[in-house]
Amino acid sequence: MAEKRPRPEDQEAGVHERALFQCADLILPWLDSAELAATSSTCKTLNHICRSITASRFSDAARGFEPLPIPFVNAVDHHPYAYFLYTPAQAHGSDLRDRQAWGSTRTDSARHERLDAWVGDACGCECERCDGDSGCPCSDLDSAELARECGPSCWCSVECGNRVTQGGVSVRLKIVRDRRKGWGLCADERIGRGQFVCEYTGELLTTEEARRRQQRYDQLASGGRFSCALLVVREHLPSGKACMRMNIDATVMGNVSRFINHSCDGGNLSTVIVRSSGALLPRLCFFASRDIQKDEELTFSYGEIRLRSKGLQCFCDSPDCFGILPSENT
Ligand SMILES: C[S@@+](CC[C@H](N)C(=O)[O-])C[C@H]1O[C@@H](n2cnc3c(N)ncnc32)[C@H](O)[C@@H]1O
Repeated sequence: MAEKRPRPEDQEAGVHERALFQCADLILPWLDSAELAATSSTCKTLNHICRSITASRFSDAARGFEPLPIPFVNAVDHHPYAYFLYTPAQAHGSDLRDRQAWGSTRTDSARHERLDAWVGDACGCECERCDGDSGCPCSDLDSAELARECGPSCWCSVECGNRVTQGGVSVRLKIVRDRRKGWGLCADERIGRGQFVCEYTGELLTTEEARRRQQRYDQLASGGRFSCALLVVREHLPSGKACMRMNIDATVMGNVSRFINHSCDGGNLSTVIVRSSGALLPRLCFFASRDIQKDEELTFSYGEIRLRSKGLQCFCDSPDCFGILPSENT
């Protein structure tokens, strides 16, 4: 039987489809969730690619920036994931981006490049021989809320035991959807008391800009369906006076800690201000304040460090619940 030859017009259509596929795989990961949904309905090929991007997005909110994937889990409604820009470290003015590829088939090794560059800046300190087990001259835990780690001015490597908060999120976590609170961060394995969980990263703002944004976020939140993640951290002198204020906004750009919900009983995480030798700015890190079981939600008290003009209804369900989320004016 004679072999059936493809018609020229079919061949041409095949070439177009392959070209479309290649371009789409490069471009579509740059779209946000609404744009991706709109593109998905245009034709079968794009629908197929958009679906694989969506699957990749909900399988890892950290998009390869952390040592372990952090999936979204939703058994309550149709939202597969929350769209935001990921930053594994504090973002300063020049780091700010409008777009970031998320969900492409290419792997992302950006986190490891960043850490290597950071440690490679060593200019010397006394702790070149620290090994973590026998302690480190740079280590100086002043209080439960302030810790010191090796940093850019130390000779030690990323393996140093006094850099526990610098390797990214290395406990298994997942982001679980709740009908009333929206997304929340949960343990996906048992976490021991005192273990490092994650850093709170986002855009570092001036106090003036933080106040301006908070006003806007409060307006948006009063219309419902908007959740902001602007955290104000104050470091206090022994006299009780605030001596340092950091405004970290993870609403648009942050890491998985932007999903940590509030609990009026203080939750199971404690916040620690970590200073690293040679680093200009301190970082805010979360540690387990008690043993945490697999599937338990991770929470902390937004307390006084949250700046809001109006309190939203609180659903923490703790016996101590005040009924509204903490705010500076409530
Ligand atoms: C930092 S975000 C936490 C992640 C958020 N649930 C989401 O879906 O993106 C803070 C927002 O989460 C919600 N939230 C946090 N804790 C809550 C609680 N205990 N009860 C009700 N809503 C809460 C509020 O909308 C709050 O503005």
